[in-house]
Amino acid sequence: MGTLFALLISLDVANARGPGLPNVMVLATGGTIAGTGASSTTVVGYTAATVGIDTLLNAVPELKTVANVKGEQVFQIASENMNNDYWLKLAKRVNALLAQDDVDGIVITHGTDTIEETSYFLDLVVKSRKPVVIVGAMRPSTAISADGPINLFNAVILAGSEEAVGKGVLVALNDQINAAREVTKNNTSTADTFRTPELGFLGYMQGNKPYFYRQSTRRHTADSEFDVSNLETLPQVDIVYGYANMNRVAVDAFVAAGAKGIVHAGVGDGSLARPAVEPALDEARKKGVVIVRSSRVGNGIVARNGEAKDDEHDFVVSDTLNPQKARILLMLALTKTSDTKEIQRMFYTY
Ligand SMILES: NC(=O)C[C@H](N)C(=O)O
Repeated sequence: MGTLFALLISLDVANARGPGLPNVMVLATGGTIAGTGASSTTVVGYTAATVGIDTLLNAVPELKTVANVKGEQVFQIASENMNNDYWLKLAKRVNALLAQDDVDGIVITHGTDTIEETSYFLDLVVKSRKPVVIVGAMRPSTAISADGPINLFNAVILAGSEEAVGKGVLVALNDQINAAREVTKNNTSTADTFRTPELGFLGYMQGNKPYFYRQSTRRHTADSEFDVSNLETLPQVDIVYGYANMNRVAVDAFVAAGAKGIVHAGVGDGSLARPAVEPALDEARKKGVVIVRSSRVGNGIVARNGEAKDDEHDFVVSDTLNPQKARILLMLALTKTSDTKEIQRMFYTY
């Protein structure tokens, strides 16, 4: 019965891609999905990034029924330690693999803390319409009801599916499919932490199949103008968080440390504290630092020439990107231009 069920699953998926199972590459990078705890009841206070790709794949023998899966350990970190160097390494590996005819899709296992950033970075620099799915877990691999195995199983199905082709980088956990541009971690510890607030999930995984209901209208992957193939570093861009009683210390410190861009996570509609912060950002701008006004609110469009007169100050607005995603787009924008009109166009395009 189990074998028949497995055969039916495999036929179902195989039909979607022509003869044979899809070839899916799983790239492991660490995180809680590869974490271990002291006991099966340890769901906080565990150690992330302790088990390797082979253990992850062996924990889900059902993968064989839905795809020809190969694995590779790209690096092994808790994702709070993610940085630009790891991103460049990962993006180059993803692009090299997707250029191969024998790779139909890629799954990246990743810590959840910075999934929203890695996914958006890849959404902007992957040069392929083939599916790229990022997956993680909120419970370590040793926990009761660990969410990693089912999330990985669904991610492999999604990465091998025709439905996911051309949809941009996808984040799939907890049976829910999100677009890289909008997804954000929404809860410190629950399994349903990934949300696309207000705009909504792209779709669901159910019964070993993806179901899509919407897709992003923004440019991504094969249609993106950004290219990291010849880059060894990315420009320094930092985030300044807005709050009541704010001072200019952080802005000045980032400028002194060599920031090429600053994202201001302003209050409300990206508002800047006057007189403390606005003059500091004006001075930074005069030194050539590009300033992007984003918002700490989490939803909505930061209005150009709304609260702050962006034309006068020569600032850029982040549109709906949250500060951590705006930082990524600004870094990539600065690899191409320092013209603020061009950068503003990019923020309305991606
Ligand atoms: N759930 C997780 O994966 C959290 C972990 N700190 C990480 O991002 O690597």
